Amino acid sequence: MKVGVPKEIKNHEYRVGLTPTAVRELVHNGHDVAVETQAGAAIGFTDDEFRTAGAEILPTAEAVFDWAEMIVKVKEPQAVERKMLKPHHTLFTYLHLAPDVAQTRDLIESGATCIAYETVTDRHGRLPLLAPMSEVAGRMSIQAGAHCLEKAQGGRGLLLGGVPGVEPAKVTVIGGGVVGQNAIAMAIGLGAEVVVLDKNIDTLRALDHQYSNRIRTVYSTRESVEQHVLEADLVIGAVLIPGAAAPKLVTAEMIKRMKPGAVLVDVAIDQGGCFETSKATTHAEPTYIIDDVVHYCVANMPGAVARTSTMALNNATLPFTLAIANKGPKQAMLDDAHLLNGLNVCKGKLTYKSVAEDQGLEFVEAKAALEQL
Ligand SMILES: NC(=O)C1=CN([C@@H]2O[C@H](COP(=O)(O)OP(=O)(O)OC[C@H]3O[C@@H](n4cnc5c(N)ncnc54)[C@H](O)[C@@H]3O)[C@@H](O)[C@H]2O)C=CC1
Ligand SMILES: CC(=O)C(=O)O
Ligand SMILES: [Mg+2]
Repeated sequence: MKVGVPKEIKNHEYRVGLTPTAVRELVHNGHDVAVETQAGAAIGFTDDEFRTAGAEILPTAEAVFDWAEMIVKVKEPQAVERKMLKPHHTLFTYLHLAPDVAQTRDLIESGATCIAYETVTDRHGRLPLLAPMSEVAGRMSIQAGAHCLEKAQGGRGLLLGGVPGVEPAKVTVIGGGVVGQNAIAMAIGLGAEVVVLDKNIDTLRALDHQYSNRIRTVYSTRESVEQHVLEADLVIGAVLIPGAAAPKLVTAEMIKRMKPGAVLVDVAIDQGGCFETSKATTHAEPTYIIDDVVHYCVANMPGAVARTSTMALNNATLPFTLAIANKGPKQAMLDDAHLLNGLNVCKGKLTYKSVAEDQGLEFVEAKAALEQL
């Protein structure tokens, strides 16, 4: 198969869809790979390294899209990229369609086969292609939050861990999944007081077992969310209902009553965000302030540590990229129900139920849509 990798064009996005190591694996399996010039240069993956791995270097994204059958990316295709998508393309990347009406429309109109990393599943019911970036974003959320608590950033002027004789800051983590667990580990490492809320009691049980009395676990309800948001210095939004728009758990009215200089880090912003006042920001301008509360809502947090993230992402995506290339998208998805769960759009049909529900669009079962491939 002809596998193409364009350079990412989202603001401050330096990740790249394939590492030279992954290119070498594809080429070893008999595939042709083309990479846009400079696609990995910002994180030390030079055109020469890609050539050595067996890729051809092409001068523009247009050239890559024109040549390729499968496009492997990191972020959702931007408007100019969507115009280059054709019915014969298989697109393999993050999509986050639920809150993104324009992208959903364009992908349906493109006729392409669009497989979203974030809805591919595994046999434990987890999301293996989201997990590595959730690990990164969860760890970063505390780093970002600690920075935002500094006075110059509009924060309360608090050191997360306090110092001997001065109490630490209070961190409330809403959602104890992959992002939440990684945020907790970092917050504890820095000496903060930590509360985690989740609706899944098994998740709370596992966290309680892991940390015994070092953190508090709380069942998530309207009331408990309100209490622990109002008490917090730093709140991490880390909830997910797979594929669906994030629930707005923290209302604008609650945010008005938070401590002045408190900080919200809405990691769930890529699914629309779980704070009512959240709007997506970029690494160039990551924060804004509403009602004296600092909001950090960067939708591609792992892009800031792009070399680590690219390698972590490729470790997870490579087996699926190889399966699609080796078997073709149709057979690969027929053989693997977990990969099939990644199919969001196929030949003009929307094949992911919660996206269709969120946007009031017609839904077609993924398996039925595959018959058109
Ligand atoms: N902004 C960014 O750069 C990045 C954002 N993300 C996003 O972070 C979010 C979380 O991802 P993961 O941790 O991997 O998901 P996950 O599925 O591992 O964890 C989500 C948790 O939220 C919990 N939850 C659901 N409803 C809840 C409620 N009402 N109250 C409390 N908890 C609730 C679930 O029980 C689950 O434990 C996703 O939206 C994901 O796309 C992930 C990576 C990077
Ligand atoms: C998960 C995601 O959206 C990201 O890594 O940018
Ligand atoms: Mg994102």
